[in-house]
Amino acid sequence: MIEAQLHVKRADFTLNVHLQLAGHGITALFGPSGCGKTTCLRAIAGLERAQGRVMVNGQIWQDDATQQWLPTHQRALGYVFQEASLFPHLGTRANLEYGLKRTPVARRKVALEQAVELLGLSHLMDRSVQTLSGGERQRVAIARALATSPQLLLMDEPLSALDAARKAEVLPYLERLQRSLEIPVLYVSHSQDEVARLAHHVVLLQAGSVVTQGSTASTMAQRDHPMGPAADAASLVQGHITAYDAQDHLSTVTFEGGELFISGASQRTTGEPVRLRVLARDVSVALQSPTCSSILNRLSARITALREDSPGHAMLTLQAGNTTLLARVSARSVRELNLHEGLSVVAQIKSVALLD
Ligand SMILES: Nc1ncnc2c1ncn2[C@@H]1O[C@H](COP(=O)(O)OP(=O)(O)OP(=O)(O)O)[C@@H](O)[C@H]1O
Repeated sequence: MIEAQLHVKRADFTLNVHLQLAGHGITALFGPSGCGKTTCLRAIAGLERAQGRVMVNGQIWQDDATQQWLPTHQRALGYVFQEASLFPHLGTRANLEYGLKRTPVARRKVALEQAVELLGLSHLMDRSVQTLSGGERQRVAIARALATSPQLLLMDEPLSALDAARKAEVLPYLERLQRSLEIPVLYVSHSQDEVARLAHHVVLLQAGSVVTQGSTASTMAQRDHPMGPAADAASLVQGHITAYDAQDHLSTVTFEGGELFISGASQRTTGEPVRLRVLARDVSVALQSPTCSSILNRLSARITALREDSPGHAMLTLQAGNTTLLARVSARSVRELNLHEGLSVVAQIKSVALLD
C-alpha cells in the first residue's frame, strides 16, 4: 500500500493531492500538460520538497507531523525518466551493475539476471550504451531501476522520447514486467493508448488536484471527466479468449456482458486474459438486432447516461452486464430513435483493438 499526501505551493501552481495506491500493479498518473504529474513523482522520490506524508509498504519516507524525511538515496525506489539517463562511458552490464551495487544485499529481491531476462537484454550486455538504439537504451534504464529491487517504480513518460516503432518495441516489456514482478509502478503518461494498455488504476489530475481515480476501465468510461477529447473517447473491455475459428481467423473474447469477435489474435491460447479498447465513435446503437448488417459484434445493452458532448453529437454510456461502453452518436439519431436513459438497445461495434 502506498499513500502520498502532497502539498506544493509555487507562484502560479499548487499541488494538493492524496494518493492511495495498491501495493501492486501499474497506476497511471494521467492529465494535461502542467497538471502536476512530474511534481508528484519528484515529491514522492524526495527530489522535491513537498509538505505532507509519504508511506510505502509501511515504511515512512516522509512525515512532516513527526519531522521524518528520508533523502532520495535511502528510499527504495526506481526512477525511469523520459530519456534514458545512462552512464555513456560504460557498457550495458556496468550500467546495470551500478544500480545493483547501490542496493544493500539484504534488500535485493530482483536478481540482475531476472531484470536482464525481463527486458530482453542478454545479447546487449557487452555493448557500449552509446551504440544502443533509443528503445534499447530505455530498456536498459528500466532494467537498471529494477536491479535496485525497488519498493516502488516511478516512471515519467518512459516512452515519450521514442518514435512509434520504438514504443511498440518497449511496450511488451513493460507488460511482462508488471505480470512477472510484484513491484508497484506509478506511471506518468499523456497517452490514453498507453494507459489503456498498461494500467490497472488511473489517477486523473487537473490543475494540481485529483479529479477522479479508480480502475482503468471505470475511469475511461467516466463521462464527467473524459480522458481526452470526445472524439478519442474509448472504453476498456476485459475478458478471456474462449475460442478460435481458424477458417475466419476470428477469436472469441468472452467478458462480463457478452462476447466479441476479434481478428489478429491467432497466437493466443484459450483462457488467456485480454484487454480490448473500443472507441466510442466505433459504437452505434439500434433498437433491435439488425438482420442485415456486416457488423459481427453486437451486444445487448442498456443506456445508463446520455449527454451532449459537442454540437450535433451525444455520448451514451451503455451497460452490458458489468461492462461499461461509450457510444458516440449523432444528436439526430438520439431524436429519431428517441434514445433515453433506461432504454434497452443493441450496441453494434465496428472495430475493436486488442491491447495486450
Ligand atoms: N522548478 C519549478 N519551478 C517553478 N515552477 C515549476 C517548476 N517545475 C514545474 N513547475 C510548474 O509546475 C506546474 C506543474 O508542473 P509538472 O511538471 O509537474 O506538470 P506535468 O503534469 O508533469 O506536465 P507535463 O505533462 O507537461 O510534463 C507547471 O505549471 C510547471 O510550469
